[in-house]
Amino acid sequence: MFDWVNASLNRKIGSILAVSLSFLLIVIGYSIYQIRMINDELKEVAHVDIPLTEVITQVEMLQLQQHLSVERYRLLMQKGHNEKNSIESFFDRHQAISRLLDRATLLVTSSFENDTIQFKPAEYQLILDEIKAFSDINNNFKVQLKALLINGSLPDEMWEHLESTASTLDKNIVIILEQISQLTKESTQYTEEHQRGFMLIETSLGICALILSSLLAVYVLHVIRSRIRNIHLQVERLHTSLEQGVPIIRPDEDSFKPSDELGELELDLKKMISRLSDEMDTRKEVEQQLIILATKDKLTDTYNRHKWSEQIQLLIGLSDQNTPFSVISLDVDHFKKVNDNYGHQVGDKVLQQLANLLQKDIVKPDMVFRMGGEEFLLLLTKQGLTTAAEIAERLRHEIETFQTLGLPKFTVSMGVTEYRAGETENQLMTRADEALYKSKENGRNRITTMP
Ligand SMILES: Nc1nc2c(ncn2[C@@H]2O[C@H](COP(=O)(O)OP(=O)(O)OP(=O)(O)O)[C@@H](O)[C@H]2O)c(=O)[nH]1
Repeated sequence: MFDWVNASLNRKIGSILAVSLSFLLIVIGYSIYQIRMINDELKEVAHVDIPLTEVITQVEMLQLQQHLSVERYRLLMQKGHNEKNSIESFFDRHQAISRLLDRATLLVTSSFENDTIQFKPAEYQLILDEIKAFSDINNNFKVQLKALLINGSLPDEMWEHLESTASTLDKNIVIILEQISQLTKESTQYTEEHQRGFMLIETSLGICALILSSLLAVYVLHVIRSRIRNIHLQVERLHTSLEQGVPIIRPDEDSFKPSDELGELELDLKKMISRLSDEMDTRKEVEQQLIILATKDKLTDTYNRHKWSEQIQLLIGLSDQNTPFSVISLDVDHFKKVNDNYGHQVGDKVLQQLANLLQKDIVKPDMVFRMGGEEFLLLLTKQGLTTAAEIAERLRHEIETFQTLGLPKFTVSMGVTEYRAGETENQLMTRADEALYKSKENGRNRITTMP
């Protein structure tokens, strides 16, 4: 079955057009049918009822004239006048009535044959029979009239009979006229009813089509708007994430099933956002790696000279007299000998081991830097000279007593100094180096403090 909700936009709009057109076709078809019906009914009135009424009215007129003439003739005869001249006009009128009756009969029968009469054939058949009966009585009247005119006189009872036949003819023709009039009235009523029904159904169908099309159109607009809103929302979220530098929320594209063109566009957007999110993650990782590469020493995983410069400048910039900080300059004693005696690789391992020992003992935010070769710097960010010296001595002792399989024992010399407010990095480092130099000079494996 046609799944309208999940159909594409083209199919949705197409179906609305199809429904509207179907309604329109129904309305047009029904209109044609109704117009034909009304046309047929009116044809019956125009082609049969009206001409028939005209003919029968003429018959009525002639019949009345005939009746009046008979009356007049009778009176004259009673007075002893013999109106021979009237004879011809009697027969002429009779002839005229007969011709009109034939015309009326022909009108109805030919209308039957042409299918002009479709709605009330029985009634028209009745009228036809009435006309026939009238014709018969009229012929009978003619016979009676002929007898009168030949004899010149008639007994009273014969006159009365003639009179009664004339009255019957008068009445009958009036009845026929009434029947035709009734038929015309009924046909007109029937047509009016048809017209009313036609208007009612046309209007209802039109309103239904309008409501249905409007509802469908509103629904389609609603679907389109909500899809566009979703797309807009996602674009806005992406924009905010990029602007504020916060991670992009990965949209759920797997469970999203697009049902139309806008849905496909939304899915494409989701895919693009996911790809962008992946790329951002990768970029972040690469950035992280670059930061590590730029700030860390590869061999010992301590901070490098570059990081030292950055950090010492920062600390000098932030320093005040209430928060002291100290520097320990450290150098492995006779490291050349280690290399010479055990090889460069063992020398590397000694440096790594030394870095491990230092980093294990130094707690954040204090930091260990390798300045090159076997030289290290320790930055004690909140310690004054006394504490720095204690830490240095503790480290020295730990290194001196440290022993592990496959590595030679080694010692370190250290120079400890505290930052003096307002001095430069150079001044600070010169003092630290001097202190270290003194430790070396005094026999190594020792610390020297310089306030
Ligand atoms: N294995 C190894 N050796 C290094 C590295 N960097 C420098 N060296 C060696 O470290 C030694 C430093 O020697 P010196 O400057 O003479 O100092 P020292 O032998 O420690 O003597 P003092 O400092 O006076 O006690 C040199 O032989 C360098 O080749 C490194 O990354 N790995």
